[in-house]
Amino acid sequence: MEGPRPVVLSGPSGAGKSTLMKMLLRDYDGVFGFSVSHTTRSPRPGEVDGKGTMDISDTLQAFNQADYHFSNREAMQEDIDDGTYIENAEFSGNLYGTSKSSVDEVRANGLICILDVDIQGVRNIKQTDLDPIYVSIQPPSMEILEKRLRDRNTETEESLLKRLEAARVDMELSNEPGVFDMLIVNDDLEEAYEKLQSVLIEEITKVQSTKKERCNS
Ligand SMILES: Nc1ncnc2c1ncn2[C@@H]1O[C@H](COP(=O)(O)OP(=O)(O)OP(=O)(O)O)[C@@H](O)[C@H]1O
Ligand SMILES: Nc1nc2c(ncn2[C@@H]2O[C@H](COP(=O)(O)O)[C@@H](O)[C@H]2O)c(=O)[nH]1
Repeated sequence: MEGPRPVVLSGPSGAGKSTLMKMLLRDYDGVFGFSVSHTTRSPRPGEVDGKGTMDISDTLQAFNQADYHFSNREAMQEDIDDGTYIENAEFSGNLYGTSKSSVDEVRANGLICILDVDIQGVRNIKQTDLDPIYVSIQPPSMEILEKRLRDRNTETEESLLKRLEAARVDMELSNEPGVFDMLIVNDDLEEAYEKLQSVLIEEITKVQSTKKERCNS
């Protein structure tokens, strides 16, 4: 498919991927679209189910408002077996997956498709022809990561410990050469955001130029 390259945002749970992604969506209207994943985990308070946004007429809003398509293990496993997903993984006791249609819908609208996936997802996407820009968002330290996750107040103690264990693995694998195009340590949020914009600026400019050309023709 032609158009801008997608971007994969990965890194430990609590490192700040969603925070940074929301800044991009806020600052670059009509440039980015979020690939809404499926998951078997329960919705957190305030999270929006993608299924509920499907009848929103403005599809741009639908991409960028939903957090997940919340599903159950049986339905997701069936879809995995049917080849519905580009990639899927088990993380902290739940299934997560990127459906082909979630990515295709965003790309068909000429937007930079953002995929928020764990390190297993990164490995699996590398086996596809998607050719995204790979960015890893890392915390300054395990201690700060634990504090951010605890302060976010979304996890049980069991889930939090699983996420910290997964974070140790992530931090080790992400530092291997060649896995990511850029590793960003999210200490100061504004500095991390500037680095993220810098790695994406070429694709951002492409989308903005195409939009301008369309407006002028
Ligand atoms: N630079 C930062 N300094 C301080 N707090 C931050 C920073 N970046 C993010 N946070 C906070 O850390 C918490 C975790 O951030 P966020 O939810 O964006 O992480 P995430 O990587 O998307 O996690 P998950 O993978 O679990 O969805 C949030 O409460 C967020 O407000
Ligand atoms: N491999 C995939 N990983 C995904 C996907 N969607 C999200 N994630 C990752 O899961 C963890 C936990 O997310 P949370 O929302 O429960 O905190 C985090 O690392 C995400 O990046 C996906 O479709 N595939």
